[in-house]
Amino acid sequence: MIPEDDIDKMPYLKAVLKETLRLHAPAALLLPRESTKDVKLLGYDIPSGTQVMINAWAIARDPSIWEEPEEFSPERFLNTPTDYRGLHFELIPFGAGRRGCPGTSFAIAIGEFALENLVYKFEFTSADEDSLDMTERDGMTVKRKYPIHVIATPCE
Ligand code: HEM
Repeated sequence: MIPEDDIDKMPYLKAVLKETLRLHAPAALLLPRESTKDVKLLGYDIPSGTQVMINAWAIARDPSIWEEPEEFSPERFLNTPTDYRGLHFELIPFGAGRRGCPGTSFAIAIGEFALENLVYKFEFTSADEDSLDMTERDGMTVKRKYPIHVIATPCE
Protein backbone atom coordinates (compact mmCIF):
# COMPACT_ATOMS: atom_id res chain seq x y z
CA MET A 1 0.00 0.00 0.00
CA ILE A 2 1.13 3.54 -0.69
CA PRO A 3 1.02 5.50 2.58
CA GLU A 4 -1.73 8.10 2.74
CA ASP A 5 0.75 10.95 3.32
CA ASP A 6 2.45 10.33 -0.02
CA ILE A 7 -0.56 11.69 -1.87
CA ASP A 8 0.76 15.23 -1.42
CA LYS A 9 3.63 14.26 -3.71
CA MET A 10 1.22 13.28 -6.49
CA PRO A 11 -0.17 16.48 -8.05
CA TYR A 12 -1.05 14.74 -11.31
CA LEU A 13 -3.16 12.08 -9.59
CA LYS A 14 -5.00 14.81 -7.70
CA ALA A 15 -5.55 16.62 -10.99
CA VAL A 16 -6.97 13.44 -12.55
CA LEU A 17 -9.57 13.17 -9.80
CA LYS A 18 -10.48 16.85 -10.15
CA GLU A 19 -10.83 16.55 -13.91
CA THR A 20 -12.95 13.42 -13.50
CA LEU A 21 -15.30 15.23 -11.15
CA ARG A 22 -15.38 18.27 -13.45
CA LEU A 23 -16.54 16.24 -16.44
CA HIS A 24 -18.49 13.53 -14.63
CA ALA A 25 -19.81 14.96 -11.37
CA PRO A 26 -22.27 12.45 -9.85
CA ALA A 27 -24.71 15.27 -9.01
CA ALA A 28 -25.48 17.36 -12.09
CA LEU A 29 -27.92 19.60 -10.21
CA LEU A 30 -27.16 20.78 -6.69
CA LEU A 31 -29.74 20.85 -3.91
CA PRO A 32 -32.38 23.48 -4.68
CA ARG A 33 -31.88 26.94 -3.16
CA GLU A 34 -34.28 29.79 -2.52
CA SER A 35 -33.27 33.40 -3.21
CA THR A 36 -33.52 35.54 -0.08
CA LYS A 37 -33.70 38.88 -1.93
CA ASP A 38 -34.36 40.29 -5.39
CA VAL A 39 -31.30 39.89 -7.60
CA LYS A 40 -30.39 40.46 -11.22
CA LEU A 41 -28.18 37.71 -12.58
CA LEU A 42 -26.84 37.57 -16.14
CA GLY A 43 -29.67 39.85 -17.21
CA TYR A 44 -32.40 37.84 -15.49
CA ASP A 45 -34.51 39.29 -12.66
CA ILE A 46 -34.83 36.71 -9.87
CA PRO A 47 -37.37 37.81 -7.27
CA SER A 48 -36.93 37.00 -3.61
CA GLY A 49 -38.39 33.60 -2.70
CA THR A 50 -37.63 31.95 -6.07
CA GLN A 51 -36.51 28.34 -6.08
CA VAL A 52 -33.18 28.22 -7.86
CA MET A 53 -31.60 25.12 -9.37
CA ILE A 54 -27.84 25.21 -9.89
CA ASN A 55 -26.58 23.25 -12.85
CA ALA A 56 -23.07 22.29 -11.73
CA TRP A 57 -22.73 20.03 -14.78
CA ALA A 58 -23.26 22.93 -17.19
CA ILE A 59 -20.95 25.26 -15.23
CA ALA A 60 -18.21 22.63 -15.37
CA ARG A 61 -18.49 22.50 -19.19
CA ASP A 62 -19.03 26.20 -19.83
CA PRO A 63 -16.76 27.20 -22.75
CA SER A 64 -16.59 30.79 -21.45
CA ILE A 65 -14.81 29.40 -18.34
CA TRP A 66 -12.98 26.30 -19.54
CA GLU A 67 -10.66 25.89 -22.47
CA GLU A 68 -11.77 22.90 -24.56
CA PRO A 69 -14.32 21.94 -21.91
CA GLU A 70 -15.23 18.57 -23.44
CA GLU A 71 -11.61 17.39 -23.35
CA PHE A 72 -10.40 15.26 -20.44
CA SER A 73 -7.27 17.17 -19.54
CA PRO A 74 -5.96 16.87 -15.96
CA GLU A 75 -3.13 19.25 -16.93
CA ARG A 76 -5.57 22.15 -16.64
CA PHE A 77 -5.43 21.68 -12.85
CA LEU A 78 -1.65 21.67 -12.54
CA ASN A 79 -0.21 24.92 -11.23
CA THR A 80 -3.59 26.47 -10.51
CA PRO A 81 -5.26 27.07 -7.14
CA THR A 82 -8.64 26.00 -8.57
CA ASP A 83 -10.09 23.50 -6.14
CA TYR A 84 -13.40 21.70 -5.68
CA ARG A 85 -14.13 22.47 -2.05
CA GLY A 86 -16.73 25.12 -2.77
CA LEU A 87 -14.58 28.24 -3.00
CA HIS A 88 -14.18 28.28 -6.77
CA PHE A 89 -17.64 28.43 -8.23
CA GLU A 90 -16.53 27.23 -11.66
CA LEU A 91 -15.90 23.78 -10.10
CA ILE A 92 -18.54 22.69 -7.62
CA PRO A 93 -19.05 18.89 -7.83
CA PHE A 94 -19.53 18.94 -4.04
CA GLY A 95 -21.70 22.06 -4.07
CA ALA A 96 -20.87 25.11 -1.99
CA GLY A 97 -21.99 27.09 1.00
CA ARG A 98 -24.03 25.94 3.98
CA ARG A 99 -25.63 23.06 2.08
CA GLY A 100 -22.36 22.00 0.47
CA CYS A 101 -21.42 18.33 0.78
CA PRO A 102 -20.24 17.54 4.33
CA GLY A 103 -18.51 14.41 2.98
CA THR A 104 -16.16 16.36 0.68
CA SER A 105 -12.90 15.75 2.57
CA PHE A 106 -13.77 12.10 3.18
CA ALA A 107 -14.73 11.53 -0.46
CA ILE A 108 -11.54 13.18 -1.76
CA ALA A 109 -9.30 11.27 0.69
CA ILE A 110 -10.86 7.92 -0.18
CA GLY A 111 -10.94 8.67 -3.90
CA GLU A 112 -7.26 9.64 -3.98
CA PHE A 113 -6.20 6.74 -1.77
CA ALA A 114 -8.10 4.16 -3.82
CA LEU A 115 -6.91 5.56 -7.13
CA GLU A 116 -3.24 5.78 -6.14
CA ASN A 117 -3.20 2.20 -4.89
CA LEU A 118 -5.12 0.79 -7.84
CA VAL A 119 -2.76 2.33 -10.40
CA TYR A 120 0.23 1.32 -8.28
CA LYS A 121 -0.82 -2.33 -8.02
CA PHE A 122 -2.45 -2.92 -11.41
CA GLU A 123 -1.85 -2.29 -15.06
CA PHE A 124 -5.15 -1.25 -16.63
CA THR A 125 -6.03 -1.77 -20.26
CA SER A 126 -9.31 -1.21 -22.01
CA ALA A 127 -11.17 -4.33 -23.07
CA ASP A 128 -12.97 -2.47 -25.85
CA GLU A 129 -10.87 0.57 -26.59
CA ASP A 130 -12.45 1.33 -29.94
CA SER A 131 -15.90 1.66 -28.47
CA LEU A 132 -15.28 3.78 -25.36
CA ASP A 133 -18.51 5.70 -24.99
CA MET A 134 -18.69 8.19 -22.14
CA THR A 135 -22.39 8.96 -22.60
CA GLU A 136 -24.17 9.47 -19.27
CA ARG A 137 -27.71 8.73 -18.24
CA ASP A 138 -29.94 10.81 -16.02
CA GLY A 139 -31.15 10.01 -12.57
CA MET A 140 -30.82 11.29 -9.02
CA THR A 141 -27.12 10.85 -9.65
CA VAL A 142 -25.39 10.70 -13.00
CA LYS A 143 -24.29 7.26 -14.12
CA ARG A 144 -22.63 5.83 -17.18
CA LYS A 145 -25.03 4.76 -19.90
CA TYR A 146 -22.71 1.93 -20.98
CA PRO A 147 -20.39 0.07 -18.60
CA ILE A 148 -16.68 0.48 -19.11
CA HIS A 149 -14.78 -2.78 -19.47
CA VAL A 150 -11.21 -2.82 -18.26
CA ILE A 151 -8.65 -5.56 -17.74
CA ALA A 152 -6.66 -5.19 -14.52
CA THR A 153 -3.38 -7.07 -14.51
CA PRO A 154 -1.52 -7.21 -11.17
CA CYS A 155 1.93 -5.61 -11.36
CA GLU A 156 4.85 -7.91 -10.56
C1 HEM B 1 -17.50 11.86 -4.87
C2 HEM B 1 -18.26 11.83 -3.78
C3 HEM B 1 -19.35 12.85 -3.49
C4 HEM B 1 -19.88 13.83 -4.27
C5 HEM B 1 -19.51 14.21 -5.71
C6 HEM B 1 -20.89 14.50 -3.48
C7 HEM B 1 -21.65 15.57 -3.92
C8 HEM B 1 -22.61 16.21 -3.19
C9 HEM B 1 -23.37 17.36 -3.62
C10 HEM B 1 -23.25 18.02 -4.99
C11 HEM B 1 -24.21 17.70 -2.63
C12 HEM B 1 -25.19 18.88 -2.66
C13 HEM B 1 -24.39 20.12 -2.26
C14 HEM B 1 -25.03 21.44 -2.58
O1 HEM B 1 -26.18 21.49 -3.03
O2 HEM B 1 -24.37 22.50 -2.39
C15 HEM B 1 -24.00 16.79 -1.54
C16 HEM B 1 -24.68 16.80 -0.35
C17 HEM B 1 -24.47 15.93 0.68
N1 HEM B 1 -23.49 14.96 0.75
FE1 HEM B 1 -22.17 14.49 -0.70
N2 HEM B 1 -20.95 13.92 -2.24
C18 HEM B 1 -20.01 12.92 -2.20
C19 HEM B 1 -19.71 12.12 -1.12
C20 HEM B 1 -20.32 12.19 0.10
C21 HEM B 1 -19.95 11.41 1.27
C22 HEM B 1 -18.76 10.42 1.29
C23 HEM B 1 -20.82 11.74 2.25
C24 HEM B 1 -20.90 11.24 3.66
C25 HEM B 1 -19.95 10.55 4.26
C26 HEM B 1 -21.74 12.73 1.72
C27 HEM B 1 -22.78 13.30 2.40
C28 HEM B 1 -23.60 14.31 1.94
C29 HEM B 1 -24.73 14.87 2.68
C30 HEM B 1 -25.23 14.44 4.05
C31 HEM B 1 -25.28 15.88 1.88
C32 HEM B 1 -26.47 16.77 2.20
C33 HEM B 1 -26.02 18.06 2.88
C34 HEM B 1 -27.20 18.98 3.21
O3 HEM B 1 -28.32 18.72 2.79
O4 HEM B 1 -26.96 20.02 3.87
N3 HEM B 1 -21.40 12.98 0.43
N4 HEM B 1 -23.01 15.89 -1.88
